[in-house]
Amino acid sequence: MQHVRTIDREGKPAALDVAGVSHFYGHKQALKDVSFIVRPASFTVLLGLNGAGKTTLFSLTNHLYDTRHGAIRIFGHDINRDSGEALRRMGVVFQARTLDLDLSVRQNLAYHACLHGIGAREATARISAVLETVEMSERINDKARSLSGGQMRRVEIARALLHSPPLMLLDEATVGLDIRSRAGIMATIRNLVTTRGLAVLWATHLIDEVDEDDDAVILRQGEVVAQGRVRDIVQASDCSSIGEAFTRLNRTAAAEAMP
Ligand SMILES: Nc1ncnc2c1ncn2[C@@H]1O[C@H](COP(=O)(O)OP(=O)(O)OP(=O)(O)O)[C@@H](O)[C@H]1O
Repeated sequence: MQHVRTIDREGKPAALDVAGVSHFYGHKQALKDVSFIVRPASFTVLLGLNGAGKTTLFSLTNHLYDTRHGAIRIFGHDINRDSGEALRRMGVVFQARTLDLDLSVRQNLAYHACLHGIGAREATARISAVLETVEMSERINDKARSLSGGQMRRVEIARALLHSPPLMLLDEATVGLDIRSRAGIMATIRNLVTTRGLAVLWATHLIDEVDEDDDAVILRQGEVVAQGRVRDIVQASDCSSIGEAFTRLNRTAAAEAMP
C-alpha cells in the first residue's frame, strides 16, 4: 500500500498528488523525479518553457501512458491502479484542439456526456448549465467549425466541466488567443476556483498569467526547480517579480548545460 499524501490533519487527500514521477522516451528523460501537490480549491500554475515536460506530465496524469516511475493520485486514487475513479474526478483541456468540427456544440458535449455515462435528460440540463458558465449558450446549435479559437476553447472547457469534476487540468489553454479571449478564459477558470472550489492545474509558459497569490510549480528540463506560493518563490530567489525569477531559474539551467 502506497502512502497517500494528505493536505490536513483530517486526512483529506490532495486534489492531485504527483510523487517522484520520472518518464523516459527511449533514452531521453523527459521528467526527473517530479513531486508536487495541487490542493483542493486552489489555482496552481505549472510553469515551464517549451520542452520543460508539461505535456508529458499531463499525458501521464490522464493515463495516456502508464506511470512507471513514481505515482500520480487524484483525490487519493492512483491513476495506474484505480484509473476509472481517478479520471472521473478530473476534467482536461488539452493543448491541441479536440472538438469534432463537423458536429454542433451540443453534439460535441452530448457525445462526451455519453462517454461519462450521463443519461440523455441529465445531459441536456448539464449541457445548458456548462455552456452558461462559459457564456456560450447562444452557440449551442452551431457547428464547432464556425467558432473562433477562443470560442472553441470555451466549449472545450464546458466539455471538461460536464461531469462536474473537482479537478481540472488545462495545458496551454490560451495559446494562440487574443488578449481579450485570454483574459476572459482566465477569469472564468479563476472564478470556478473561488465559487465552486475547483482545483486547477494550469500549464503555461506565459508569465503574465501568473498571480502572486497562486501556487506555482516551475519545471525546467523535466525537473521541479521551484514550488510554492508565487510570492514566496519570488522572495526566495531574491527577485522583484515572478518574471524575473523565472528568467533567472532558466538562465541558471542554460549555464549548467554549457560544456
Ligand atoms: N513522443 C516523444 N518522443 C520523444 N521525445 C519526446 C516526446 N514527447 C516529448 N518529448 C521530449 O520530452 C521533453 C518534454 O516535452 P513536453 O512536450 O512534455 O514539454 P512541454 O513543456 O509540454 O513543451 P511544449 O510547451 O513545447 O509543449 C522534450 O525534450 C521533448 O522533446
